[in-house]
Amino acid sequence: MQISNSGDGLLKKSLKVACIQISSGPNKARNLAKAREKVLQAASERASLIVLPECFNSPYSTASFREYAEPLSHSIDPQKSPSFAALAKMASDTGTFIIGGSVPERDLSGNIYNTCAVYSPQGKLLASHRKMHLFDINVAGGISFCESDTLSAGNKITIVDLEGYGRIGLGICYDMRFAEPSTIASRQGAFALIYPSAFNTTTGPLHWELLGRARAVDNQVYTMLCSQSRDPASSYPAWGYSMVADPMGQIVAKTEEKEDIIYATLEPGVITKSRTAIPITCQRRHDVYPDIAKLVDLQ
Ligand SMILES: NC(=O)CCC(=O)C(=O)O
Repeated sequence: MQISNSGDGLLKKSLKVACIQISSGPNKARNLAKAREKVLQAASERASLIVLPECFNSPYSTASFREYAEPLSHSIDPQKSPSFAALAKMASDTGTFIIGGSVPERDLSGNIYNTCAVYSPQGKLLASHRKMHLFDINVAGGISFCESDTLSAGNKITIVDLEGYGRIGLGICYDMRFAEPSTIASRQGAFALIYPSAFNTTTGPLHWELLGRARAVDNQVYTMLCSQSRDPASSYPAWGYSMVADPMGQIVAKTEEKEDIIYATLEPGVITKSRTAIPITCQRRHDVYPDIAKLVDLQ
């Protein structure tokens, strides 16, 4: 593929992306098989970056996370880590970048994290993000959920270099509510912010699209929100409505609540065009308030 010279330096060439909206059930092997089938389908449509939803290998329930958790390392043991092994194989079999939704991850001390692993087209683990902001909320008459009952929080902002394309910032679902990490990733040169997710039917209609578009407009980057599909029989029926927004905050791909795959082609130059038209990147008043991107050590 030809590398565009007319790009904005953030995204180096056109990138076809796919968000796979599926739901997961109690059968881990079945969840993995479904994810693989959909990844193969997206790859056959020539997507080069494929995103899965949050907890695609397990039910989204605090009671399940420990049972479905797996260790994560560069050398994968498929017996101990079938979900991470399956992701690596999906990437190498299709030659695509895989943003591996999330999988409950168990560390050596027995802590459990909600973790997104990213694999290269060769099946190499490029990065992992542990959900930094745990989903602990209680909306009267609506949803109550407490991830911190079983999960520990990650403590780093994750920026991943996708060789040949540029950088992405990564968060998981509730992380998208926090503007600071997205600002920091964008100022560090990310062309897209990607959030594997499973919003719910109380906050979904209120905030899902708003947040996806807001993070895009705040930072003048692409955003990709990849949700679980809605399973009315589940203890946690997810919102769905996976979407991709462009740097102007316009929705360029979306679906409704059922299983689906959405596609979008991210184009070089679009970020620069929107930053030139609305030049907030160079109008910031860092003489009045600090540049948060300079306050964080990302190492
Ligand atoms: N899985 C999650 O983090 C859900 C986040 C959510 O629904 C929200 O309202 O935020």
